[in-house]
Amino acid sequence: MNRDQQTSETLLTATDVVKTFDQPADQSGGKDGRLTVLDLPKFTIAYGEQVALIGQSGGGKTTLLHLFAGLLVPDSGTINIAGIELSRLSEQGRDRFRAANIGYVFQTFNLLPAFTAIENVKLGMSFGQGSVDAGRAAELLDRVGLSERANYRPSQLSVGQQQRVAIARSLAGQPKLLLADEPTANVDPTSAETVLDLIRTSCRDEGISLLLVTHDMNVAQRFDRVDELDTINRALSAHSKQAV
Ligand SMILES: Nc1ncnc2c1ncn2[C@@H]1O[C@H](COP(=O)(O)OP(=O)(O)OP(=O)(O)O)[C@@H](O)[C@H]1O
Repeated sequence: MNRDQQTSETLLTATDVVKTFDQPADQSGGKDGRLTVLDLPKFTIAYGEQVALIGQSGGGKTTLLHLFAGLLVPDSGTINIAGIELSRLSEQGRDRFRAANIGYVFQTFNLLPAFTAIENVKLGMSFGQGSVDAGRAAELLDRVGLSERANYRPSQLSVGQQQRVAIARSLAGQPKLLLADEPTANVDPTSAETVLDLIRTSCRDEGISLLLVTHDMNVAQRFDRVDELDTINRALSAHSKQAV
């Protein structure tokens, strides 16, 4: 499949996805002590597409990424990624699916402190498809401009460098979809630019779809598609009505 064909086809389809959480009894606005955080009629991402997701704090953006990564399961509705219906998978099956198909970049990087940069990248590989490829790990570190820091531990790297290692790790398993949760929030403005460029260019070069959560309109406006969760999430209008 070439890239032109890929962009016209859908990688991810979420339909009628509802997610609720237990709430302390006195704070619950919903039924049975549960708060509906997400109620999403339809959400799709095409192969190769890059989407910025914006929305108010507490609006459910991280929850949505966790659902797409199979870290959480919806109360109802379906999430189909690359032809696989996530709700049909066991927890173990979702772990395997995530390792083979999903890359995740966290706001706080989540590198393992005892391991060097290159070892952190290789760990991303050992969870993904197939065996550890030392050559690819080195290539990925080179791509993010850190070949000379391969043997440094996270504590010996700057904050921006740590996020670049995390990006290399997220690409290590050759995912189909990269989920990035506020990846530029904890780095200085210059590093933020580098981090964003690296994520976008790497996804484009490797044919990876990207869903990136941000509060920063300077970041969002670089994307052709910007989705506002507050607009597409029916749960939020329900909260607003309850709050009146
Ligand atoms: N495990 C949980 N148990 C109970 N409530 C939860 C849980 N996880 C999230 N929530 C609630 O779900 C709502 C959405 O949280 P989420 O982290 O998805 O928001 P967000 O849009 O990513 O926010 P922010 O932009 O501030 O990071 C919040 O009101 C939060 O309190």
